[in-house]
Amino acid sequence: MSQTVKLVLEDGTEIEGTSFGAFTSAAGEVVFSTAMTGYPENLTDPSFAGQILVLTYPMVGNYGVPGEELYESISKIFESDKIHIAGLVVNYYSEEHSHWNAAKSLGDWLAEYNIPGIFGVDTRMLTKKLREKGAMLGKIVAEQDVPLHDPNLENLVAQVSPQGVQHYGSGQHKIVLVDCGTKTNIIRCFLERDVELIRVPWNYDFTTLDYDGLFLSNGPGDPKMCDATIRHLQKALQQDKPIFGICLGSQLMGLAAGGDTFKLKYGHRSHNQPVKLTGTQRCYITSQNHGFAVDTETLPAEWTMLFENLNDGTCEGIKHKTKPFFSTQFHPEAAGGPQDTEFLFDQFLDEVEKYKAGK
Ligand SMILES: NC(=O)CC[C@H](N)C(=O)O
Repeated sequence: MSQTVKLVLEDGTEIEGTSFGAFTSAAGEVVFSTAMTGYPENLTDPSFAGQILVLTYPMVGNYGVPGEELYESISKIFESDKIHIAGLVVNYYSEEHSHWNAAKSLGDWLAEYNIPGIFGVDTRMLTKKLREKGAMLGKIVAEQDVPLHDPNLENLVAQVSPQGVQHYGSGQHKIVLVDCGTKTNIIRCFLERDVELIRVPWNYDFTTLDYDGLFLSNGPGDPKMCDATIRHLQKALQQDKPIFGICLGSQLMGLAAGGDTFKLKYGHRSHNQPVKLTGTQRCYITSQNHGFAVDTETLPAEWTMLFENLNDGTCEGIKHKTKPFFSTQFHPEAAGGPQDTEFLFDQFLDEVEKYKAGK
């Protein structure tokens, strides 16, 4: 039986559609992604916490959702252990799915986590609105109305970061991963290399640990909420041990360095964002999911922009001019999206090797 629900935006827009997933109401920030595939990865990416996700690809759900498999005690398939989006908005939902490793439908999967979906929405019209006016607060309303609320005013990182310290793998290089909501493919990327990984909570004082390199993960919300991480990072920046940050990790590096971050009008969420490596004409096509960026103008003199977004000129990564500290605003670990920049994990570990050789 199909049930009607509506999507309501803070500008007063109301769009009727049909419910799938959980028949319940939810509020959040409405953002869009133009990626054509990858909903199992996107929905479990902790960086989407608090957000109602609009997928512009018109037909969604036709390959279902894979079953869970584990790799070194983490998920082999998903980017975390649950769905993090607040709600899902699509044009056409394929109730019938077919794929060799599908275990369930997208609707059943959403329902399992009590997340509402709405389909039958003109997602092209909706996306144009979000591009013109910027990302907006909104809600999916089933029977009970709910108030609008801005997830960026909360410390979402504290909600998705783990409680304790975990160790993974064995290898030559001891890397501390500050988990502000890490995607599991970052862990997989490290474990495929010569690394022993120590995964710590966002507010853990990692400066007391013995390690060779520091990694700062992606994560949800406004980077300025991560005061404890920024404080610890400021101490690490005084030393010479290599540091690599991805997405939120890049923003935290910018803030700890003394720079500022700002909210983009509607963010970058897709699998085909072009970025240029500073000082070259080399362009990489990257996977992205962010709503904030580092303001390059505010960076102190010893820092510089490492990558630039070729669509809007915003900062896609920074680096220290003399120390082995660098970051990307995009996702070299992909999942989903292109894997063209995964070599950055090797470059980071090369820096770690150099640092250890010079010690
Ligand atoms: N994927 C991420 O790490 C996103 C970082 C931050 N929450 C943003 O939206 O910009």
